[in-house]
Amino acid sequence: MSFFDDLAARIDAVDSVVSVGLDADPDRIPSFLDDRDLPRWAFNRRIIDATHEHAACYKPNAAFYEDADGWRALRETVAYAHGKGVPVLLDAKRGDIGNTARQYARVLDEVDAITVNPYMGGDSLQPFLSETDAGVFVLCRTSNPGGADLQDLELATGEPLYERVAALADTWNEHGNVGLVVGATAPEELETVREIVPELPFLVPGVGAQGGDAEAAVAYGLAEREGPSVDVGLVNSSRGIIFAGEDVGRNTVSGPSGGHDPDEDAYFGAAGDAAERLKKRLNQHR
Ligand SMILES: O=C(O)c1cc(=O)[nH]c(=O)n1[C@@H]1O[C@H](COP(=O)(O)O)[C@@H](O)[C@H]1O
Repeated sequence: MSFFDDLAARIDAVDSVVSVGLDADPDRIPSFLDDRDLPRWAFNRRIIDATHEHAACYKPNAAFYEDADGWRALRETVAYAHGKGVPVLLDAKRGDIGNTARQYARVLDEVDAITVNPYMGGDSLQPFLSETDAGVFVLCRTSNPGGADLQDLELATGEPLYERVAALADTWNEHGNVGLVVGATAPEELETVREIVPELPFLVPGVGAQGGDAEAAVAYGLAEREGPSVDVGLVNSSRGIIFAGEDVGRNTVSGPSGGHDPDEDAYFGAAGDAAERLKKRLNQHR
């Protein structure tokens, strides 16, 4: 089955387009996990336990795992997410010359989808695109303030670069496995890109901590697909979900303790609540 068919089934099953970003920043992992063998894995495991019923997808950002313990933590995390039936999109923003890209693309044996950077052109993405079962999300109009520096530059044809990327990505979609990354902080660009590529699903980051537009994320981020009854796309929040527990008072207990420390349960319960809140907020606009 293709990534987007799997994703459609998952969105349908949990009635959610929420991508939970597993950006397990070691500086923000709660100190009660310090004594664990792999604190990032211990953290992600509990985040997954708390959020999987609301997660269409998990999106670990590779930046938070690029050291020896990090790779181990990531591998455990991916296996655990899969055990819960949730697809994993590795946010790695890859893109390089062919033989290097072929090595980068090997990670698609382990995860279900990846983000890629189109700056080096179509051939740099071929090794990913030819993995027909995997999802390949091409950076198009990013959510950061500097996203405009290059992506909004006007080409000789008068169109901005991000529009050309969207049109090119459509031509790269021979196997129906291409999506685009368009930030929720750029709602007008989201609308424009949706007009250019009606059939490509978007990964829309930037709601939550970056303050992006959740309504536009849903209105323009989801694509109708032939067959599945649901529109397909993802709206990601990372820090706004996984670190929601930082706002919980140490003695506030939510729900049954289930054999865990009640303060820890409150911490992770807040992440589950944040994922559920985002799911409901997005569903109002689906
Ligand atoms: O490719 C991405 O996922 C991405 C693209 C983009 O334009 N903006 C963006 O924030 N992201 C990623 O999405 C996540 C956003 O995290 P929060 O701001 O904490 O929700 C981070 O992992 C970013 O690297």
